[in-house]
Amino acid sequence: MSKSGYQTRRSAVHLLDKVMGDGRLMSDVIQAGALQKLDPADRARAQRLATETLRSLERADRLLQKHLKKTPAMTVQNVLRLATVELCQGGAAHGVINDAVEIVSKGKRTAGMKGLVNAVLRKVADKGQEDWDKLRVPRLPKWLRKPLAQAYCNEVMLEIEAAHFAGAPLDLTAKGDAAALAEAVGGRLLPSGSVRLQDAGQVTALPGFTQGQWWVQDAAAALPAKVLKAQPGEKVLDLCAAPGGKTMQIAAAGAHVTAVDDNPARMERLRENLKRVQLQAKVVVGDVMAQEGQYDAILLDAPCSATGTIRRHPDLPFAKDGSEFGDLIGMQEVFLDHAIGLLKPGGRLVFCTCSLLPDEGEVQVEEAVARWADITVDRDAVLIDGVDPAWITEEGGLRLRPDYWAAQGGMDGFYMAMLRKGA
Ligand SMILES: C[S@@+](CC[C@H](N)C(=O)[O-])C[C@H]1O[C@@H](n2cnc3c(N)ncnc32)[C@H](O)[C@@H]1O
Repeated sequence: MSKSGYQTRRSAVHLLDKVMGDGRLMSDVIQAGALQKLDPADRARAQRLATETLRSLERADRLLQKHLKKTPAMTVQNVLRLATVELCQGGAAHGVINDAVEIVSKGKRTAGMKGLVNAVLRKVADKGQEDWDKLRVPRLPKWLRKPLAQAYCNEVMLEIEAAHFAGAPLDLTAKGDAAALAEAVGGRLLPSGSVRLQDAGQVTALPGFTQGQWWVQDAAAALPAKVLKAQPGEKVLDLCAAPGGKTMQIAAAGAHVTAVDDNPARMERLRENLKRVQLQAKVVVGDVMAQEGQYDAILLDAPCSATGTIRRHPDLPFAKDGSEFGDLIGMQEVFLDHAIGLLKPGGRLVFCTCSLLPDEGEVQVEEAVARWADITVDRDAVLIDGVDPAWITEEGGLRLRPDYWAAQGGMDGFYMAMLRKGA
């Protein structure tokens, strides 16, 4: 940690307070300027520290329980959690403990706890690392574990949780030749055509970034556009498009793509992304439900619980409680019906969500097919390079889970299906 370690750790504690206390997603807190005062390297470190702490939160709490008679106030608790995770992952005790004590002593309401923080962390530094590895892999909170265990089974849940704990590598999608990109960045070419880097370091410093030769996109998130297989000259609608990972894939295939999303800030990122990779799309900041016209192909990446991305975003299970999932499921159904209405006869539509919940995937497709007499599921369309036929579901969609490709570093949870409209 640099000289600015104190500021970095204090900012990481602030992120934890916002997630655990206010139920805010870390990305929203950061976008609102929480790390603005830090330089880019410390900003990345603060985010990494908070992310690691959330990923290991259950372990930290179990270890700390032994040394605490009662639970301290949230900020003190988060200081202890952050320091415990650092200490147990090999952080230098002197710096970690000093900064933790300083953070607590500078707060009016927490200053009285500095003796306790110092004493507890010294004990953790003594023997914590030894105990750490004996602790179980952190589990998801009950509100989320229950529906997922029902959808899969307890054994699979343990594998999914192991994948969450392992975190995620960095995957890139090549604008052109993926094998050449793998060689240029020293990555591994995955069976689906994405390029994977285990320890990427600073993304913008990787070869080909400035030249726009690739973009960051999880291997699972890259599959819906591969399933859609846009053709040169086709008229394609990308609904819920920002920040544009799938738009860029469709544009790179040579199709005329219209990208729609109602979030202006995210659409600004889409524009910047398109500019960097020198690809064209018609950009529409607007509501899905306001779209009109007829398209050869549509990709609908509907807003969802994002429960497939927990290995990258371990804040999600703590910031959320599932109360908004019902609304999201309702919205997906309405968006899907509207999108089907925009398909030309004989057209095709990929519906996808980065969710692990069948209600946001398999069930949506089953119900859409029941509502629309001229819509069928094309099960062969999802059997593309890298896809194991065992991942294809009863209704003909593709279910991806974080524990798949475990030996290669896993993948995000995702669901997708190709729907075809009768000619
Ligand atoms: C899963 S993200 C899309 C990711 C994107 N397809 C990609 O590959 O980069 C879902 C998107 O839906 C957008 N969204 C939510 N409600 C919307 C609406 N009513 N109309 C248009 N876009 C909406 C959100 O702004 C968000 O960007």
